[in-house]
Amino acid sequence: MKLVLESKNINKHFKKPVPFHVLKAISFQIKNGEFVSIMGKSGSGKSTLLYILSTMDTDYEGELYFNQQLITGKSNEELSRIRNKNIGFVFQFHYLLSEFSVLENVMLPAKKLAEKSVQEIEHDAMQKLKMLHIEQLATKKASRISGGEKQRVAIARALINNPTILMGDEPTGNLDSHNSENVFHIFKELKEEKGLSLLIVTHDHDFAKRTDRIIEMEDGRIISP
Ligand SMILES: Nc1ncnc2c1ncn2[C@@H]1O[C@H](COP(=O)(O)OP(=O)(O)OP(=O)(O)O)[C@@H](O)[C@H]1O
Repeated sequence: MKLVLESKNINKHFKKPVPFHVLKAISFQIKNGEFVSIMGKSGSGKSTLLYILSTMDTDYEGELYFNQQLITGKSNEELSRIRNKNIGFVFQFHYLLSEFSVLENVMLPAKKLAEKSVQEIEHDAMQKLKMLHIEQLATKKASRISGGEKQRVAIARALINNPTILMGDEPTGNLDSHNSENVFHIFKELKEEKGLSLLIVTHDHDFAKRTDRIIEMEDGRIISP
């Protein structure tokens, strides 16, 4: 099966305030359509790793492959384009623009990519909202919707450019159990119906044990497959 993501011997050092070897020889693969979670104690390096995998941090040693293409060493412009087109990202906090409508928030990454007309982007954004059963929120200001709804809008925004992989840094960390369960089901549906690959950092065992595979980290190393 095709690999969507592969890391080969990734190491990262922080130089300040004191030299610190934060990621140690990280090698693993994510297959197309796999739903993988990353777990580990606080400080084990999960977020640091995710920022490298999502191409936002380029200060590391080792090699990163995306859709079987080496992307380590590419320019910031190239990486920004690869990221925008292929990687959706959901954070613990939604980072929606509170004064913009839900629809406008979802449209933003597609406008940045600038490959489609505004009408097409609006149509696509409505489709994503429908898929997540929140089309009735389209014209509401982002500041006027609930926490669970905001996270669904953030997922719709992450999906607007039809990425091959969705990455999340504790996307259910700020939600109650009902809304966490909703988000889990959305992710599962995206995998099963759209063939999306997912890589999600979580502290929630109940969430992680229902994914295809758990990558467990300890002190900057992977200690499980
Ligand atoms: N910019 C930085 N400079 C120096 N050290 C850092 C920096 N960012 C993170 N660290 C340290 O690197 C280690 C790993 O941090 P990271 O945020 O990746 O852990 P984590 O596993 O995601 O933790 P959590 O579960 O609490 O979010 C921690 O010891 C942290 O203090």
